[in-house]
Amino acid sequence: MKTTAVTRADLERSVIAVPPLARNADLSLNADENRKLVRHLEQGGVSTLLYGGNANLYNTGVSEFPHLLAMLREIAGPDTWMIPSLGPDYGKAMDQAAILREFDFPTAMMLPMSFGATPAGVATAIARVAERAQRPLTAYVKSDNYIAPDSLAALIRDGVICSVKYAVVRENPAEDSYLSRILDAVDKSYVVSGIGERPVLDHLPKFGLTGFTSGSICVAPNLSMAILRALKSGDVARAATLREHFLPLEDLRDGSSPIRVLHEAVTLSGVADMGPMLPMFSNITDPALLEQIRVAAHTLLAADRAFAG
Ligand SMILES: N[C@@H](CC=O)C(=O)O
Repeated sequence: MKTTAVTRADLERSVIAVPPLARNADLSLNADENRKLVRHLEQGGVSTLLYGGNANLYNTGVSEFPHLLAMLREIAGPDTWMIPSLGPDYGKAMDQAAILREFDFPTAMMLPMSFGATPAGVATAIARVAERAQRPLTAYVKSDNYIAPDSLAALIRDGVICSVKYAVVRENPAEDSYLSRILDAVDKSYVVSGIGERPVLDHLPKFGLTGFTSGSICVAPNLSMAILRALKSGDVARAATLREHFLPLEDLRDGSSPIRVLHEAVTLSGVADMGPMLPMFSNITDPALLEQIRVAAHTLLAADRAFAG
């Protein structure tokens, strides 16, 4: 596992995969199936994995955290960069930060609070958690004005934050005044697009963000990595063509629940068995929706294999 400090090259090298987390029937961690998914991503050229929302870390207990970190450390390939997540609430994040200190992950992401937070309080929380973890954190900006752009800039200047996952969903991602204000304050090399393949044709060419995160990459790593390469080389038309492969699954995710649909898509594609979802989430049980997910996941995986040759 990569254990060195985070650099711009790290952020640019790979799409940041955001995988679901495999569990056994008793909800314990399933190392074998998680390893299978990690290998699938690594074989498709992915070198960065972020375990956060899609892994349902919002709902994991502090007592499981050391086991999760040990498993991620163990299943990562030699050069793979694993990013676990903390929080979302301050108390849980502080408890997890003390545990994180015992491990050599270069950073962890602070999950966003959807209720019970102010922009100034979020900035203070990130600073205190990073201090306790003794390493820089990755900030996750998921709602409008979650944190003030100047606060983000100060946290970056002080070495408290090493990257920002920007994931505010817009009807038209090309028009985003909050993102523009963040980029007025913060060097864009620190900011990655955090909403999958859909907004990247705007987020990278127009705003100059450094890379992007993806859940559906867990099915089709070769195609998602090819989108990143196309955007980096300025070939937006090719990126748009490649992105078409993802839209049927992304439509199902956005039409129902991005996290739950991805969980089932990875299982139904045959890549790895994700098993039961940890409460407060629950697995999808509607047979018609499961069949739609199965078809979309199989089609995407087949396209990925054909592309890889
Ligand atoms: N939410 C996006 C990117 C990950 O954070 C996805 O799941 O595709």
